[in-house]
Amino acid sequence: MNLLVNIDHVATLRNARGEGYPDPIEAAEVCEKAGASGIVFHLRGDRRHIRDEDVYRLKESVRGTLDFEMAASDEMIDICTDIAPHLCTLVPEGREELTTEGGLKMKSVIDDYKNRVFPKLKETNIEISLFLDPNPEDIELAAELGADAIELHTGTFANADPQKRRHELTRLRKGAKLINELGMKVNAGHGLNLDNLPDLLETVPHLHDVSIGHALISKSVYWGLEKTVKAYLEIMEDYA
Ligand SMILES: CC(=O)[C@@H](O)[C@H](O)COP(=O)(O)O
Ligand SMILES: NCC(=O)COP(=O)(O)O
Repeated sequence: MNLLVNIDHVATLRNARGEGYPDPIEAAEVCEKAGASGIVFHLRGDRRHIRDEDVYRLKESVRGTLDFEMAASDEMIDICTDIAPHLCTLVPEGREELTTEGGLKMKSVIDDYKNRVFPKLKETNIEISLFLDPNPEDIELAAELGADAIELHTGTFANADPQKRRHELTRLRKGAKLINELGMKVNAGHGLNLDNLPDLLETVPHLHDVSIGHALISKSVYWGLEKTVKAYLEIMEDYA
């Protein structure tokens, strides 16, 4: 099981003053030296945090897994195929959203992905992951498309009130088992933190990559990045 650190919000802080500091690429190096297996970034269409130049520098500097999160636009597909990361995670993207609000709705994208998106990405060796809610129908359509992995959206679990957390964990558990049965890698991410991660790892099987960003970067403001990454790794080692 791998920790991938999402450094989007180092770029958020960098952009606040526009003077190049803190540097997301330096943050990525610190995370990998602390033991993270790789780095995730989301190059959004509005470039609100990660910028194109960050992506090309990350390609040169990241030693572990590089996960390029993106909407399935022609623009992003062109940049992704030029960068050739290990992994491309296709996510829904809304300009007005504060952050990603849910997984892809496979019924509404399946034809476009089958006819445009996957043929372009499949010309490369980039692994294709789809960011999905733990809905069996979406997971089965993703397998039909030939996705290599599914990243389970854990935001509903992370934001659930105590009465609903168990139900959301059960959905994620069933989703992970189906993904594995269909021969795809099980990844997970969104809204995970030091408090809710143990419940997820205790309940959800077959996890390959766990992507954590906002909570980890936020905690590092108090603890420092190295100590924070190691705190997440310590939890994950208990469930390896
Ligand atoms: C797909 C997902 O849950 C996150 O990786 C996504 O990048 C969140 O977007 P922001 O980083 O802009 O909050
Ligand atoms: N895909 C999830 C991710 O990369 C990080 O999400 P978050 O921890 O910033 O919510």
